[in-house]
Amino acid sequence: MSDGSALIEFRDVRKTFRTGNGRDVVALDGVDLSVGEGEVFAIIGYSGAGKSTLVRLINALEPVTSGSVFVDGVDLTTLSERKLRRVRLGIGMVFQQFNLLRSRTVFGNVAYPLKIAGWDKAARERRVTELLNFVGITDKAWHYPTQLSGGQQQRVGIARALATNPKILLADESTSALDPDTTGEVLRLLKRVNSELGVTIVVITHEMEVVREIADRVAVLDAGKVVEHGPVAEVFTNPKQDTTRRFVETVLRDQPSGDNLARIRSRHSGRLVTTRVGDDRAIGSVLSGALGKHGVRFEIVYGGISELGGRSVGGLTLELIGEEAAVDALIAELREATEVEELPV
Ligand SMILES: Nc1ncnc2c1ncn2[C@@H]1O[C@H](COP(=O)(O)OP(=O)(O)OP(=O)(O)O)[C@@H](O)[C@H]1O
Repeated sequence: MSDGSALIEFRDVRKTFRTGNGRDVVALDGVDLSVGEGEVFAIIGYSGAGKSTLVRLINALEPVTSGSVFVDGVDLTTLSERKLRRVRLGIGMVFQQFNLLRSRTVFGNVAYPLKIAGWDKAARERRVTELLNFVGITDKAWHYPTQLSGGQQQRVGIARALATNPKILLADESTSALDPDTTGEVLRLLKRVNSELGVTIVVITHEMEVVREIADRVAVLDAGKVVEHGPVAEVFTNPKQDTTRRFVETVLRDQPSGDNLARIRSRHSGRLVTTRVGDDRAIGSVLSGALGKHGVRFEIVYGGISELGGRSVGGLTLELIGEEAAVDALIAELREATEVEELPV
């Protein structure tokens, strides 16, 4: 978790690319962002939103068009190439397609950055052994990448990225090529990298599940702009932008729509309301008290509760059956405890 000081900071960053036909494409448009030391920060957005560009600016693989990028208090936009190389040594990177060297063993892949950094043989062996042990792949040390599963290859990718003890790990769609079970394993490993080694992690993803699993804070990127950012639970329990809402809907199926709603309607003739539920909303007790008082019955027809940023959030859709006025009174009472939305007939 963050101790509050910024390790990475974007100040009014703009990045445009000149395309072949002479047009400028705006990849990032006035981005202000701050990643605290020791946190797991997720950047979520659809394809083309600017996520990879943002990551490439953190390790200065691309120059900004305007604005500043600070890493550990140093403005990268003012540094010479030689000094940038030193900054990059403190930043590890994990890729979607793992990018391992096929001609080298697992051991050789993890040792490679150490060799480049000039570590002697004995120190390299000690460090690689330690890293393979940490990522749980010691038994595959002498295997080649093609002999490994995707999850195992990504473990090697993570070990390699950590080899030179970076303070920052950038994970660009690091689980997008993996199945859901393996994704879970890799995310748990990244979490350990953060909590046990104290490495600050920036995760780039288009998958809400990834944000939910590991991030402390999240920024939602849309067409080169940060449209929302903050603690995961806060951003996703109270999304203000359509893009954010669409991401939330991928994990919180809390309100029926389209065919789902039509199917429910065909079976339930009463009024339908969706109520938000969460740790801080005592819906159960309000419901049990109010239902008896107003003489209204209910059926739960749709909903789900998920864990998000360490909190329970979700929604339940109820069919309310009773006198019109009694149902109105019940809805009014529920609204004092939570958000309630009546679904259109
Ligand atoms: N080298 C480049 N030359 C021209 N345009 C580029 C270049 N790199 C990125 N872009 C453009 O900048 C915008 C942002 O691209 P970027 O790859 O950062 O988005 P992304 O959110 O990472 O997308 P994806 O998830 O598909 O990788 C896009 O419109 C893209 O076409």
